[in-house]
Amino acid sequence: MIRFEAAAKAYPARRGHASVAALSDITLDVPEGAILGVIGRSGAGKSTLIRLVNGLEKPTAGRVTVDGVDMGALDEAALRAERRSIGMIFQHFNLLARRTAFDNVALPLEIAGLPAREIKARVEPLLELVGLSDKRDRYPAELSGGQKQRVGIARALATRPRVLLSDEATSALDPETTNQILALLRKVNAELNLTVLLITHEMAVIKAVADRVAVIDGGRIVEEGATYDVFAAPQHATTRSFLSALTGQSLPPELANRLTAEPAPGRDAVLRIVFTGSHATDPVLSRVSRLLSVDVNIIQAQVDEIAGAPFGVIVVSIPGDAATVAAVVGAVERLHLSAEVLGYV
Ligand SMILES: Nc1ncnc2c1ncn2[C@@H]1O[C@H](COP(=O)(O)OP(=O)(O)OP(=O)(O)O)[C@@H](O)[C@H]1O
Repeated sequence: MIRFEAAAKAYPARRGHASVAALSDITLDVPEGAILGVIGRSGAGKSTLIRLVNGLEKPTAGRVTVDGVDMGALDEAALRAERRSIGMIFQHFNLLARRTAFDNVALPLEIAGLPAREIKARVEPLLELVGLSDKRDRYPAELSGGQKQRVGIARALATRPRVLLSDEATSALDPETTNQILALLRKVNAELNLTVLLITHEMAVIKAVADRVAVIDGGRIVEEGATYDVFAAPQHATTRSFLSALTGQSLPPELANRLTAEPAPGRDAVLRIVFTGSHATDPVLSRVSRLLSVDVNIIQAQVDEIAGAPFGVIVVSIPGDAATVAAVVGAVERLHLSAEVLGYV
């Protein structure tokens, strides 16, 4: 539904500033009905990526298509028409203060020239869908952040788009409200078969809502894949650093400070074992311990759910001699899980 084909965006040099390569060689597919999350730090190029999809910027190389339409090749009139099939929600909601919830949702339909009766027939079910029927006559100032974003979502859906772009839509919300809004995004995604491209700087958002994730760094995609796979086996340092911000993913500081890369006599090895898929609930540690007669000391454990599937990370220490480490890693891998030596203490 959304396709980046070797797309690049360079902002031209201006008043003493060199040109900026905001995005380079972006190749990315968002299949119809999928939720793809793009995560990156400030300045990584996330907003530029979204602006290429809605045609606010044109790529300086490559193409960006939405349902086959080359967004960079449209003139202004064609672009305006095409944007009706692309809804957008924003970090700061962008509601009109002097319009009620109903009138904010109605705005894109008024602009499209729909008659009042038809507007009412569309807006009311949308307010119902986002759980705001009782707030239809409230002004934005009378709504909570979460309620304002619900209005934003209803407004984005008013023109019955096939694609929804979300620009840090939960960044101004507390964690509980964030989860409610993300649940609503999943609901509209499923009920309306909407394709969603969302950008965020939080892995928790990706974990809660995205089927697939692309990690962007310095204007390039450094890692992309099914959310579950990326969480289970992150390949790039940037991805790992985003994951370490999630509770339970990083080592306790006291341990991290003592960790050395090289083994030495008398030291223990610290292993991270990732429990995934159908083996997530296997009693691996007791099996390995029994099989190899090795004492396994649990340092940290976390069980979670990603995209509805169980996922666990456990950090253990074992005797650090090379033979024991190789035997334990081998045994864990034979049980279809992955084990990584983090270091020695
Ligand atoms: N109109 C512009 N002119 C020149 N440079 C720009 C322009 N817009 C963005 N940039 C630059 O392009 C790069 C990517 O910016 P972009 O806004 O896409 O990043 P971002 O990941 O969305 O960051 P943030 O999370 O802080 O919004 C940055 O180096 C930025 O300074």
